[in-house]
Amino acid sequence: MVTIHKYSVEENLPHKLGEFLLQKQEDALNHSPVFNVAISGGSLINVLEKALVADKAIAPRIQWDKWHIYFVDERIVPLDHPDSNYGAFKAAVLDMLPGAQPHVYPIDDSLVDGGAGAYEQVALLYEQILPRKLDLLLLGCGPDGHTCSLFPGDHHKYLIEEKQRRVMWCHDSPKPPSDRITITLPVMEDAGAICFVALGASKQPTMHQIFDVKNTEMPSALVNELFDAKVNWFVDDHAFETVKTKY
Ligand SMILES: O=C(O)[C@H](O)[C@@H](O)[C@H](O)[C@H](O)COP(=O)(O)O
Repeated sequence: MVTIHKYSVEENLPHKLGEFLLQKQEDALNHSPVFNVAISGGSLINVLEKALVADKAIAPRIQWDKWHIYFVDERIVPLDHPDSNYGAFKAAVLDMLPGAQPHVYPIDDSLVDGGAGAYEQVALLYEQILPRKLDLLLLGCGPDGHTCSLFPGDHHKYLIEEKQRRVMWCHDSPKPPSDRITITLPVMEDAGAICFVALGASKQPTMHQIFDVKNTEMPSALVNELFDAKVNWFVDDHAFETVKTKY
């Protein structure tokens, strides 16, 4: 069974997420000199800023110099482009850190104008820098149930069905920009823990499909089904308001 962490606005979800991340940091550093984390883009990045930078009880306890941060998906654009997940994370978190910086692993953006062959190459290069085992994957969930850049539907089945490649090039993404890289299910299988963050009333129909209907056509629901014991969801009561199933 997946673990649900549901909070109201007053209960300060970013702070609770910060405590969860501190625990994961400690667990990792108990057996390794580094904490390997991969993050997604979207609204998660603002929650991370609130949890790890703005929260004065959490911020001083983050050992940034031990964090190695990868991206579960990235848009194939220059790193300083407004659509870059790295760029968004840099602006919201990295540029705000007063002291030590984490080790961050962006895509090689020298290939971004190269078309199909080059985009495949961006994915292959990222596969080479991604560690075999990530301690934690921090994921978002889109309205169509996508996570990372694993989108539902026949056109993108090649991504969810991939069993060998750990990083794939996603073309024709329904959410712009069109070209991205994404981790695949084998990376999730090897990860120590998976944590989704889904906030706001606009996520209600998606949460219903995932948690009541258990519609595994949605990649996020499939992740729940495949890896339930290590999957956590941080949700607010708005997002989860219409979910009937008890967790
Ligand atoms: O780069 C991306 O597009 C993201 O990694 C993507 O997977 C995101 O996490 C979801 O679309 C949810 O985004 P929101 O939280 O902004 O709805």
